[in-house]
Amino acid sequence: MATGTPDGQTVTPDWLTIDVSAIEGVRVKEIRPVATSNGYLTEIFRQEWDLDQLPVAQVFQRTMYPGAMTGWHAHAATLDRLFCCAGSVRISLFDGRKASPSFGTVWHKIVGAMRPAIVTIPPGVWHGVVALGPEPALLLNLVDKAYAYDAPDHWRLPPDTEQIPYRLA
Ligand SMILES: Cc1cn([C@H]2C[C@H](O)[C@@H](COP(=O)(O)OP(=O)(O)O[C@H]3O[C@@H](C)C(=O)[C@@H](O)[C@H]3O)O2)c(=O)[nH]c1=O
Repeated sequence: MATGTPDGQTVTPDWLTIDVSAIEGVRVKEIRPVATSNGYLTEIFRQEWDLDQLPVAQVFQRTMYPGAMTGWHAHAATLDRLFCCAGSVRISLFDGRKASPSFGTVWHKIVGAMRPAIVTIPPGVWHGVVALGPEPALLLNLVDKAYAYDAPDHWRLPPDTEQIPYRLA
């Protein structure tokens, strides 16, 4: 073809996505729901998956209307573990850690009920989430440090900040 860009490989023969330019310390575990005669069972998190050696101190649920966006967020000390139970979301990450080998990298992952996965996001990695599809998205966050009401470990940048080479909105 004289014009256009050829597709590279994006999935393996087992339909596992080939995640290019992942960010240092970000882990993704694709999870396969178990079909039963009365529905599905989908595991969410197991310490034995060895995604990190940190505790689960709190789990909260973030419901997002179709098309809703949250972010950019970053935490100084908290590890986020995101799992989308319903609907579909695009998780966008930006490595803001100057000492990181992947400093400056932008990376995206689409996850959801049809393609369950848990995505762990270390402190210092900026993250934004957009709810895709026609239905509300339901996102669980299994954090290693519980939310401190009086002093949240939570930094924000606008979705169209110039400090990140990707605009959430
Ligand atoms: C995280 C948290 C928030 N809140 C309150 C604080 C605030 O008034 C309201 C909304 O919280 P936030 O502003 O943090 O929500 P949001 O900005 O959507 O951020 C949340 O979304 C996911 C995707 C993340 O990445 C996390 O950082 C999480 O904080 O809920 C709690 O009561 N308990 C909690 O554990």
